[in-house]
Amino acid sequence: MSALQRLSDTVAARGSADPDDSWTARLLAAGPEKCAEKFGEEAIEAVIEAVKGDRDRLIGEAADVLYHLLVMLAARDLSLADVEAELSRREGVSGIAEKAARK
Ligand SMILES: N=c1c2ncn([C@@H]3O[C@H](COP(=O)(O)OP(=O)(O)OP(=O)(O)O)[C@@H](O)[C@H]3O)c2ncn1[C@@H]1O[C@H](COP(=O)(O)O)[C@@H](O)[C@H]1O
Repeated sequence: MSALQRLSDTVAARGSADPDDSWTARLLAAGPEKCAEKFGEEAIEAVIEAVKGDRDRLIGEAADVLYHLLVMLAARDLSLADVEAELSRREGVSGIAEKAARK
């Protein structure tokens, strides 16, 4: 099992945890809008590090983004598996071909 899959399982399990003991439970208790806001903040921090070009800081911010993405999904009863199913559906479909098919 990948670290991302393990994290997804942990985030899902924290839905029923005590917000006093778990940061994830605290975020989930604050509601989907708050989880989305936190994801947005972390995404912007990652963008800043990507523009600056510091590899280690970008890796750290990217980890924050993935964690907060999983929390935002969990807040809407979605999981990594749901996103993986969509990624599988897209596998082998070129972005260029997909865009052309929309017209
Ligand atoms: N991957 C993470 C993870 N990444 C970031 N964070 C927390 O997210 C919080 C971010 O908070 P803030 O935005 O306020 O802080 P900040 O962005 O660092 O700084 P400022 O904005 O304050 O400048 C911090 O408390 C981080 O510790 C995480 N908290 C938990 N996890 C994972 O989730 C698991 C379960 O954690 P709990 O739910 O706390 O048990 C952990 O074992 C980890 O594997």
